Amino acid sequence: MLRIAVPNKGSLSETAAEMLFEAGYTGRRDPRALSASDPRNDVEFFYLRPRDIATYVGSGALDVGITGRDLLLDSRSEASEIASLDFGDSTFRFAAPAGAFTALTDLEGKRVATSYPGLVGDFLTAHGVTSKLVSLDGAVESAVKLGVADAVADVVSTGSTLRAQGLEIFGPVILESSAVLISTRGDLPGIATLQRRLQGVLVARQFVLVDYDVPKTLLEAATAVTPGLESPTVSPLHDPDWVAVRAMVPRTETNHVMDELYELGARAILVSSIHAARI
Ligand SMILES: Nc1ncnc2c1ncn2[C@@H]1O[C@H](COP(=O)(O)OP(=O)(O)OP(=O)(O)O)[C@@H](O)[C@H]1O
Ligand SMILES: O=P(O)(O)OC[C@H]1O[C@H](OP(=O)(O)OP(=O)(O)O)[C@H](O)[C@@H]1O
Ligand SMILES: [Mg+2]
Repeated sequence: MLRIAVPNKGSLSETAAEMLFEAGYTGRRDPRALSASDPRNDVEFFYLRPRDIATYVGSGALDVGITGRDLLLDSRSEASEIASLDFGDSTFRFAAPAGAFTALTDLEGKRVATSYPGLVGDFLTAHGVTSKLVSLDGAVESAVKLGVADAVADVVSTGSTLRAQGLEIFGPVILESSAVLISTRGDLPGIATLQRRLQGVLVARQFVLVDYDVPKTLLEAATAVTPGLESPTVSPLHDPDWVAVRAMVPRTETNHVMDELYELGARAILVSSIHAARI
């Protein structure tokens, strides 16, 4: 039975649970349960703090887990990233009061507050900068105003928390993070199935199916707009001068593609959602 670590709280938990559900796993019924078995799929889920997941997976206690790339690196666990899951995106940045610092080297000898001391410490070391790390549990942006640090290093999503505290980002990007699948045993057969299923969910979320009819004379121009993943399906219609085309299109491009096809001369342009996929 494959033992899977899933975030129980925080930014990653809801989407992780949704993706597993869409991938056909049962998950927990009781939102406070710490584990749940899914015998039909031969897996058992363990609901853990995202920050702890790399430790459990790295030690080999659990086979595979979903966590953030930043949390994985911060833990210095033995586990490695086997796939990116395209959610929980964030950027890890340095920030300080406007004008206080401009370059990374300005942090030499300064106090930097963070709740990711492993990640930030490794980054500073790799760049030959020695700072004093002030390790905090959260609400790191308050550290400068309250006088315990000169700068902070934290997750930035919209940037509104930084702005509200009068801080501005500076220096290089520490890390581009997203939710990832991690393991020390990427060769376990159950992991390949889990990975394929999650990738199927990503495809179903990221793409739509577009069907349209187009005069044969415009087929090449139309399929250039909808090349699909490999190649679009082209089927005959009763009218010998027209064909029907079906192709996958990135969801974000749907309306641009529909406009372009219509302007070209395609008609009966229909868009449908993909429920599940194996690519
Ligand atoms: N706006 C965000 N705030 C915090 N973490 C985010 C955000 N967007 C994505 N993430 C990612 O979520 C993970 C952190 O999740 P975690 O549950 O530890 O913290 P959290 O969402 O801040 O929850 P809490 O602070 O309530 O414990 C990291 O991988 C981080 O990059
Ligand atoms: O750029 P933003 O969209 O403002 O988001 C980033 C902020 O959100 C998170 O804080 P969270 O609410 O999790 O509180 P915490 O600092 O106590 O973890 C993160 O630690 C940043 O502070
Ligand atoms: Mg937080």
